[in-house]
Amino acid sequence: MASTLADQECEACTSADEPLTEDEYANYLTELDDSVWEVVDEYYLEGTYEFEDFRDALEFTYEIGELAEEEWHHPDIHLTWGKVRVEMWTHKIDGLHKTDFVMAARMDRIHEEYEPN
Ligand SMILES: C[C@H](O)[C@H](O)[C@H]1CNC2=NC(N)=NC(=O)C2=N1
Repeated sequence: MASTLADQECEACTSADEPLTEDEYANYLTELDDSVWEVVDEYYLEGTYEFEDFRDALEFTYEIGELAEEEWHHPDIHLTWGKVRVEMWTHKIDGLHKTDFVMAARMDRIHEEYEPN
């Protein structure tokens, strides 16, 4: 079975890459938590995660920030009480790349640690 997105490496994106079209990213989108993620204007991924309180949202923010540094692929992150909104796209190509979906899948996996038992 093909490995899931979250198990795949982030491909180095170059400015030569073309942004993914809706047909090209449709399958990747099915691997993301559909209660969290949507594609906006076929341009960027927007995800909203909910938490018990501010402290959990803050710790999640730090974890995904560390992920971004490790993968050198950075989201916009908006932190509020009990909620974190993430916007993910590839600046170099001004659109969506497979790497954006790998990152989103990794964030879903991190969020599993915060889901109430
Ligand atoms: C200057 C730096 O190498 C670039 O901004 C890197 C780092 N993080 C990045 N993050 C995102 N989301 N897209 C990029 O194209 C990107 N490129």
